[in-house]
Amino acid sequence: MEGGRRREAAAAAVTGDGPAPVFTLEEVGTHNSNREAWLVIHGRVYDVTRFLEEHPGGEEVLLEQAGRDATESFEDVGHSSDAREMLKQYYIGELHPNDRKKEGSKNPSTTSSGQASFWSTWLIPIFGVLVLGLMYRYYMVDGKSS
Ligand code: HEM
Repeated sequence: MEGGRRREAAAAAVTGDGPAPVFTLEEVGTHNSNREAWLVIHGRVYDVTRFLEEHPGGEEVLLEQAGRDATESFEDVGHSSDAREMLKQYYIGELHPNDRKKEGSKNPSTTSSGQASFWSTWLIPIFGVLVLGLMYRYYMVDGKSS
């Protein structure tokens, strides 16, 4: 059976004798029940089926994320280094590079939104203050002369 072969491949990856299997997000998505729950954290695929009942945060949150990229939820909770260490036990392979989220500053959309926030946080308020200053001066001078 295909699942059995994959588990062997995953076991080989964990023991270090073979390349890690690569899964697409679509494949991960088919393991989204309490009979088989896989999730993706930082581009790695984890089979958390046997961890569901043991998770200190409850099985519901894991099932909610099953079959998906759970990186954000995992990080939002601020898991301890113990929790990060536990991940290794459930590792079964890598996420396909095409399905990987861009992490870090290489993402061009981050840079452009960074530029947008520079404009809105600094230049627009400075410009506003300048205009207000000029208007103030204009009206004050105008008021005095009449
Ligand atoms: C294989 C992945 C995961 C592992 C190994 C794991 C492990 C743990 C561990 C050991 C704790 C206890 C506190 C700590 O040491 O940080 C914990 C707490 C928690 N986890 Fe996870 N977790 C995983 C995935 C997730 C995901 C995807 C969510 C989604 C929201 C989640 C939500 C929580 C919550 C809400 C708590 C807090 C429980 C509390 O403070 O009462 N966990 N987890």
